[in-house]
Amino acid sequence: MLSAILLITGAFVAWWSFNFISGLRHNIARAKSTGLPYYVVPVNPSNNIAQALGFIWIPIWKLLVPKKYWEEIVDVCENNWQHRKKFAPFAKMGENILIATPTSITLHTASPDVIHDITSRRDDFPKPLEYYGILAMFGRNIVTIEGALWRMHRKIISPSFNEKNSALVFRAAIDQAQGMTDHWLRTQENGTFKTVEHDTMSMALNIISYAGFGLRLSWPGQSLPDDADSKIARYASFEPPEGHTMTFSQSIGGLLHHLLPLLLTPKLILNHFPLQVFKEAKDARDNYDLYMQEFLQQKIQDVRRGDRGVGMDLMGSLVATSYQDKQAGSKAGIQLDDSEIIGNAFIMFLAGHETTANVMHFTMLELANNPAAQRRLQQDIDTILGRDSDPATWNYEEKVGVMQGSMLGAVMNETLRVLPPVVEVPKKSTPTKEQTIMIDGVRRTLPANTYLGLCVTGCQRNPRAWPARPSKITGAPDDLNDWVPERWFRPSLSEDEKQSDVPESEDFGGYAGPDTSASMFRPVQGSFIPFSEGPRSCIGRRLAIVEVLAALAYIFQKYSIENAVDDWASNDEVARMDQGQKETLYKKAVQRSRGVIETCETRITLKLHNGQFVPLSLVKRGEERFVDWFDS
Ligand code: HEM
Repeated sequence: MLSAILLITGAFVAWWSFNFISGLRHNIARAKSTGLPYYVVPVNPSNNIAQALGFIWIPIWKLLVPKKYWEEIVDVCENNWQHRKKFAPFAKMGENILIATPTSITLHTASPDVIHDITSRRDDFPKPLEYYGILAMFGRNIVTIEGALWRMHRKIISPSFNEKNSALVFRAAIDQAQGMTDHWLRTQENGTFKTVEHDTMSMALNIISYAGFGLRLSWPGQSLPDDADSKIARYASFEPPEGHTMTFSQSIGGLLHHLLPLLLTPKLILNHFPLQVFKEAKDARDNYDLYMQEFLQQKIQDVRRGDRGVGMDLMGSLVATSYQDKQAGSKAGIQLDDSEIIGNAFIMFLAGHETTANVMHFTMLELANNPAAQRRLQQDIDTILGRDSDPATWNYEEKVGVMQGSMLGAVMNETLRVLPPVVEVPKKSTPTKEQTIMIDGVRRTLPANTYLGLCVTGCQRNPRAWPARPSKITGAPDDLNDWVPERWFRPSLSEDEKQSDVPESEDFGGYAGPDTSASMFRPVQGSFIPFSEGPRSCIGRRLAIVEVLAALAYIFQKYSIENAVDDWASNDEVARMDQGQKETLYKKAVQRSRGVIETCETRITLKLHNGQFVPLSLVKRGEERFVDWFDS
C-alpha cells in the first residue's frame, strides 16, 4: 500500500516537474522572440489562486533563487501591486514589463501609445475570457463573450444607454443623494457617521435599480411614491418577502461580498459544507437567482401584454428581443435565452453599482482631506446651479456640460485617475495568430496568446503624459500620486496630442463622446482609461459620469463634509480650541484618512476591505468647524 502511494506521488512529482520545466522553457523562448527584456517568475502572478497564495510561494521563491533574479520583478507579483506600487515598477523597469512563467507570458504596460493601439484593435487583442468566469455565474453576458456573439449582445443593450436615460439617471441621483444625506442626518452620532462606503453602495444600487430596471429601492424611513407599481414593491421591501430569506438589496450585497468563495469553491462543497461563509454565499446567490427568475417571468408577461417598463427597462428590452421577436417571427434574428437575459441583468447591477459607488465614496473622503478643493467645488456649484436653488429644477440638458467642465468634473476625474475602480484591463493577443505592435518606437511581434495588462493606475500616473508639479503632501518631485483636482485646469500637452473626439468608424453602441470636458486638461490617448478605451470600453460610462456629477452637486450645494475628530476630542473640547489646536487636530484626522485610503485593494473593484472605514461628519454649509478655513 505504502509503496503504491509513494509510486503515485513520485509519478505526480515527475509529471508536474516535467510540465513546469517544459512550460517555462517554452514561454521563455516565446518571450525572447519578442526582443523585449523579460523576467522569469515561477508562478503566473495574475492567476486568482496564485494571488491568494502569494504569501506562500513568493517567500519560497525568494529563498530558493538568487536576489538578482527577483528583486525588481517581485513588486509586480504581489497581490494588489497595481494600486500599491503605482507607476514605480514602470519607472524602474520601463513602461512595458514582460513576464514569462511556466503557463503564460504577460506584458504589463503603462505606455499610452501601446494601450491606445491595443484598445483600438479589438479583433487583434480580444478579452481573455478565461478571466471572466465568475461573471457568467448566472448566464453568459456582454462582459464574458467575444466576437459576433458580443456584437449581438452589445447591439441589444446599447440603445438603452441614450441621453434620455442619462437625464433619468440625473434625476434619480439627485433623489437618492437626498435620501442618503437625510439618512446620515438621522443616524449621525455626535455628528459622526461611519457608513459612507455602505451607503454609497446602496445609493448606486438604488439608482441603477430604478433607472435600469424600474425597481424603486429607497432608504429606511422613505416611503415608496404613490405611483409605484405594486408588483415591484417586493424588491424595495426592508423585510424579505414571501419565499425569500433576505431582501433584494441584501441578496446583491451578499453576492458581491462573497464573490470570491462563489468563484473558487466547487458548487458541491459550497452547497453542502457546513461553513458560515459558504452558507451566506449560497443564500445570497439563491435569493438573488430567485428574485431574477421572478422578475423575468413578470417581464415576459409585461412584454406579451405590450407594457413598457420605466426608463431604460433593461430587462424588458432583453426579454423583448427573445419573446416579442419569437412571436413576430424573430424579425431581428437576435434571440437571447433566459440565462443570457438574467446574466446580462446581473452584469448591469454589478458593473453599474460598485464602480460608481467607489468613485462617490473616495471623492467624498478626498474632499474632506482637501478643504480648499471642497470650497472651490461649492463655489462652482453656487455659480452653475445657484446657492439656494431647488435641485428639483436643475435641468439636465442645460447644466450637465457646464457641470462636467467645472470643479465637479475635476474632482470626479481626479478620483478616477488616482483610485480607478478597475486597476488593470486584461486583454490578450489572438489565440492562433501573432500580432505586431510598436513598443518604444520599435515594431515588435507578440506571440499568439500573449496576455496583456493595461495598467490603469500606471498609465494614469505616467509623467510622459501627465504634467506634474512638486508634491505639496509628500515633498516628492511630482504630485502624480496625490489627489489634486486642480490639475484638470492645467493646460493640455499640445493640440495634436489631445484626446480624439472622432467617433469609431464602426458604431459599437453606447456613448461615443469623450469622457472629459473639452474645456479641461485633455489627457493624451491611452493615458486616462478608467472606463477602458475603444469598442470594448464601458457602455455605462456616461451614466456613471452623470450620476456622480448630480449626486455631488446635491450633497455639496447643501452640506460640507469633514473628517470626524471625535476619537481625539469631544464637541465641547473642539469648541474651546484655538485655530492652531484645531489645525493640529484636523491634520491628525486627514493623516488617518489618507492611511486608510492607502489600504484599499482590488477584489472585484478597488475599494476598502476588511472593515476599514473613515468616519465623517455631514454639516450644513455655514456650520463647518474645519473645512471652511483649513488648508492641507
Ligand atoms: C465609475 C464607474 C465605472 C467604471 C470606472 C467602469 C469601468 C469599466 C471598464 C474599465 C470596463 C472594461 C472592462 C474590461 O474590458 O475588462 C467596463 C466595461 C463595462 N461596463 Fe463599466 N464602469 C463604470 C460604470 C458602469 C455602469 C454605470 C454600467 C452600467 C449601467 C457599466 C457597465 C459596463 C458593461 C456592460 C461593460 C462591458 C462592455 C463590453 O464589454 O462591451 N459600467 N466598465
